[in-house]
Amino acid sequence: MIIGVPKEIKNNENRVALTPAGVNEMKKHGHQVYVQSTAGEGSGFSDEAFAEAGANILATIEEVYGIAEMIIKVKEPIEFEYDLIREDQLLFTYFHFASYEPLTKAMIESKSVCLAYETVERGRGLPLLVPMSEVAGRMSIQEGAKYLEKPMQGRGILLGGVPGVKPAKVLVLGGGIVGYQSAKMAAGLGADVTIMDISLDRLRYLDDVMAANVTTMMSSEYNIRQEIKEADLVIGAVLIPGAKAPHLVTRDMLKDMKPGAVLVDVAVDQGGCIETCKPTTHADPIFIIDDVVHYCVANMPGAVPYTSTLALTNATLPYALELANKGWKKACQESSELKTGLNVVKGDVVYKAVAEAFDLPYVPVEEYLQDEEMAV
Ligand SMILES: NC(=O)C1=CN([C@@H]2O[C@H](COP(=O)(O)OP(=O)(O)OC[C@H]3O[C@@H](n4cnc5c(N)ncnc54)[C@H](O)[C@@H]3O)[C@@H](O)[C@H]2O)C=CC1
Ligand SMILES: CC(=O)C(=O)O
Ligand SMILES: [Mg+2]
Repeated sequence: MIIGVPKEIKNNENRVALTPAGVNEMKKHGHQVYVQSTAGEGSGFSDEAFAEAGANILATIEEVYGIAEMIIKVKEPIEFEYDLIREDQLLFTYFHFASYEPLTKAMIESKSVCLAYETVERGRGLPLLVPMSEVAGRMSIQEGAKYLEKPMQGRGILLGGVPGVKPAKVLVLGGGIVGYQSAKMAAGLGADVTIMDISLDRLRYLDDVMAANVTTMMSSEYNIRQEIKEADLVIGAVLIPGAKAPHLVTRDMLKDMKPGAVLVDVAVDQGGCIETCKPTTHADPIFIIDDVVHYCVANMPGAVPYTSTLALTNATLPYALELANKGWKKACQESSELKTGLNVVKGDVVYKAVAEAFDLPYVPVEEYLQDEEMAV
């Protein structure tokens, strides 16, 4: 298969979807890889390193989209890329469709095959979201701590306090991968942490493994209203796979918060679980409503590409190889994990939560995975 790796063009997105080691694996399996010049620069991989591993370097993004049967990316295509995508081209990347209707419509129109990292399922887990959720969960505390500083417009409190002075209170909404990692980091810094989830089993597990300065609590509107009044830092970390995030923190709750408190809505890529959240960029990461600082960067791991690119590609490469070796249809027929990644196929939405988010027709993915002989 011919594989294309474009340079990411989202604001401050420094990750790349394939490393030279990944190119080497693809070549060993007989595939051709075309990498856009400087695509790996932000992650420490030069064009020369890619070329030595066997990649062909192309000067422009148009050439990469023009030649590739499968595009491997990190972030969703942005407007500039929509017209470059061709009918039947396979796109393997994060899409987060439910948060952005224009992207969904553009991919439907392109008649391409969109396989989303974030909905690939293994058992009850999301193996291609996990590594970036680990990064973003850990980062959420370091970013939150930074914006709590007075010169950054926060209320000026140190997460861990000092001997003789109480620590800050951190409220984590959602105890999955992001929530677990953020609670662990905040606890390590000495903060007073509360973590909420709707799964009692998950809360039992968290209660078992977390440090003594982490308290678990059932997530409910009532409990959030109580806890948010005291919180210095709130982390939004809920997910309903593929769907738009529920608004757990509503606009009216902000007036009850302390001035200078910080909200980090990691779930922003699925629309955000804080009603007042709007996607921001690393170049301009925060805005303030009702004296509460909002940090809503949708590609947090893009700021630590030396860690994130390796963590992401460790997880994506085996799936990318399977797609390249078998083609998307056979790979998805044989792997229920890859099958759940299909979101939009040749003009149809095949992922229910995405269809529901925008009231679009839903076509069961099985209709695309039947062999022609079986369909008659
Ligand atoms: N902004 C960024 O750069 C990044 C954002 N993310 C996003 O972070 C979000 C969380 O991801 P993960 O932790 O991997 O998901 P996960 O599936 O591991 O965890 C989500 C948790 O939310 C819980 N939950 C669902 N509804 C809830 C409610 N009403 N109240 C409390 N908890 C509730 C679930 O029970 C689950 O434990 C996703 O939207 C993901 O895409 C992930 C990586 C980077
Ligand atoms: C998961 C995601 O949105 C990211 O890694 O940027
Ligand atoms: Mg206030």
